[in-house]
Amino acid sequence: MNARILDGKATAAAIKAELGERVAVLRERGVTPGLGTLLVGEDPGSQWYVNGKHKDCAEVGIASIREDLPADATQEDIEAAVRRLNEDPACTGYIVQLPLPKGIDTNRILEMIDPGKDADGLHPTNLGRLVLRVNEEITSPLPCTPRGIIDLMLRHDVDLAGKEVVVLGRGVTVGRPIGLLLTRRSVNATVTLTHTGTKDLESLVRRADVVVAAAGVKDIVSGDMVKDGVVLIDVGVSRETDPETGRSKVVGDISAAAREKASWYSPNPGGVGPMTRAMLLANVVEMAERSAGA
Ligand SMILES: Nc1nc2c(c(=O)[nH]1)N[C@@H](CN(C=O)c1ccc(C(=O)N[C@@H](CCC(=O)O)C(=O)O)cc1)CN2
Repeated sequence: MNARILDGKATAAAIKAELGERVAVLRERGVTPGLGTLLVGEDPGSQWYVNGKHKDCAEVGIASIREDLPADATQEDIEAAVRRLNEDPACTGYIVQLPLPKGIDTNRILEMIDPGKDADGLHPTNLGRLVLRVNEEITSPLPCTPRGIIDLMLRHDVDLAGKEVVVLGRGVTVGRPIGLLLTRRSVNATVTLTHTGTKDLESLVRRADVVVAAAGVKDIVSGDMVKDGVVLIDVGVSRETDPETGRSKVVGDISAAAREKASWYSPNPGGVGPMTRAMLLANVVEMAERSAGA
């Protein structure tokens, strides 16, 4: 089967163009949305992601605010930076780049974010709203990667109603929140969340209409694990050295053999990553529109 590509790069570019127009309207009304980032340490991947977020902001007209702390920043240093961002009137919303260094209480940091400025939708209040408001329109920020995955499929007319979705990985940015979004009445999928303690992953994946692989284990989804026509969303990030260029490259969770059997496939890189970045901008623009009463 020749899988059609869920092109995250092209879709994100279209979304950014739409958002640029909405930001222009806000700016004409004297409102400039601002995105803040809090980065702790020198991890090259995290630095790349944060730099990318600020590049995106410049493209669509959102102002940038940066808090960069060294790898040996203490819990108190990080909490002080969170308080500065909570109080900064130029900051519409912000993110704390994850993962934080070992020894830092990440949950405590996430809980300190002003829920009204939580551009990642990872504060317990915003996750709680997802749990409570199954039928209503959600007017608080949504977690960016899950929102991006669903938007990517819906914009390509992938039908999710009544479909069986198997998610690999129970992390806070993807695995846990995506089940909440996919089971909302407006989407109506049935979700199985799997993890390292799951027994017989193979038989669960084999019956799935859609597989969202966010395990971070290269090729964990093999060809004989999936059925023909499956929709494959590759979220996992592992890094290895490209033998041809000698440079580090991202490799995903989905094997070439599994891709052969798919009806739709979201590549990695070039799929979910760019959508995550676009959804962060969408959250900030929506937050600014709501506070401007637009
Ligand atoms: N606070 C958060 N931290 C993290 C999140 C998040 O949503 N909020 N997600 C990831 C990192 N991430 C955004 O922060 C992110 C990951 C990947 C990409 C991306 O565009 N990737 C490219 C490939 C990049 C490469 O080759 O190295 C792609 O997929 O095409 C953007 C953002 C963890 N932390």
